[in-house]
Amino acid sequence: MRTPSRVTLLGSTGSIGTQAIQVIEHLARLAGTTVDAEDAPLKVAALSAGSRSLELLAQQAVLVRAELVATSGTAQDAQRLREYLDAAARSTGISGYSPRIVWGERASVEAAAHPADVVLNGITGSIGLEPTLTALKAGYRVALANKESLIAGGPLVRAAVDASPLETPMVPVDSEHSALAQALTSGTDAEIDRLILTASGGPFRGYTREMLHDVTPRQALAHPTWDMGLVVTTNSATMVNKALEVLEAHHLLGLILTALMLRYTRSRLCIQWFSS
Ligand SMILES: NC(=O)C1=CN([C@@H]2O[C@H](COP(=O)(O)OP(=O)(O)OC[C@H]3O[C@@H](n4cnc5c(N)ncnc54)[C@H](OP(=O)(O)O)[C@@H]3O)[C@@H](O)[C@H]2O)C=CC1
Ligand SMILES: CC(=O)[C@@H](O)[C@H](O)COP(=O)(O)O
Repeated sequence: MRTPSRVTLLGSTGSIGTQAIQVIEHLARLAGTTVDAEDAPLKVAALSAGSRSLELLAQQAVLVRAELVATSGTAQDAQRLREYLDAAARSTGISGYSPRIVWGERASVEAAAHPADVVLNGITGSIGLEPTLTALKAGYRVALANKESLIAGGPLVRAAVDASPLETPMVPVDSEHSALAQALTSGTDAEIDRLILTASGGPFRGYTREMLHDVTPRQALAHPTWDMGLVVTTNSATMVNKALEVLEAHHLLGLILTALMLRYTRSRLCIQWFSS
């Protein structure tokens, strides 16, 4: 039997986190097994989230039998989480499952330090930086969706990546950066002419300044392509997301940005990146 990879999901109740669980379930099904089985290809070591979706967090933990479950909430939230865990275990007929619960502002840091092979960081905001650094310093591979880790602490993350014993300590999850990183695995640096970071333009693409006066939050959250969390969707509507992604690409791929060209194609706004 192949040793399963141990995966920790930070921000497990969000858009990235719930999709990660779907992928883990899908891979288990492909392997003819289930996520909680000893022979599952990926075993979930720890889960972490905020305190808004404790019932979902508990259901996820029971499904994947996480060893550690973390909430950024209070002691009362941890108590509620325990009750939800017991209820979810009862309703699915599982006995004897009692994961370690950690709570408080640093709970995700504890989750990131829990033994794992890969830590997926799907937390929103710069609060995700310390868990990223913790996982890298522990020698775990980081699958990084939390772009704010790089925006807020690019040089710190870079130093932790450089000090890691792993050949590939960090892989990007953000779709454009994942595509760029995969493309860059072929050929040589000298062969790169330019990199193009695409942008959907969000729901307000093509709007004039006047038209933007009356737009509503509901419209801003209606992304044309993606079903994502509130922050990244809002940032996408204002194009702030793309500015963050330029910085993310800079720190992630170690490229020096020498020129930016913004250009609309028929379907997408492209940021062309000429690297030295
Ligand atoms: N969604 C997507 O398709 C993409 C997302 N990203 C990036 O991935 C990250 C996550 O995005 P997304 O999944 O959309 O966001 P969501 O808002 O859907 O999910 C955020 C997750 O973080 C948790 N969380 C919030 N605060 C804390 C905290 N203090 N400690 C621990 N966990 C916390 C939330 O828990 P709770 O449920 O309790 O609030 C939730 O599980 C962002 O950086 C985003 O820019 C990048 C590319 C694509
Ligand atoms: C799915 C993903 O990775 C997001 O970052 C998405 O690409 C947002 O795109 P826009 O900001 O171009 O709308």
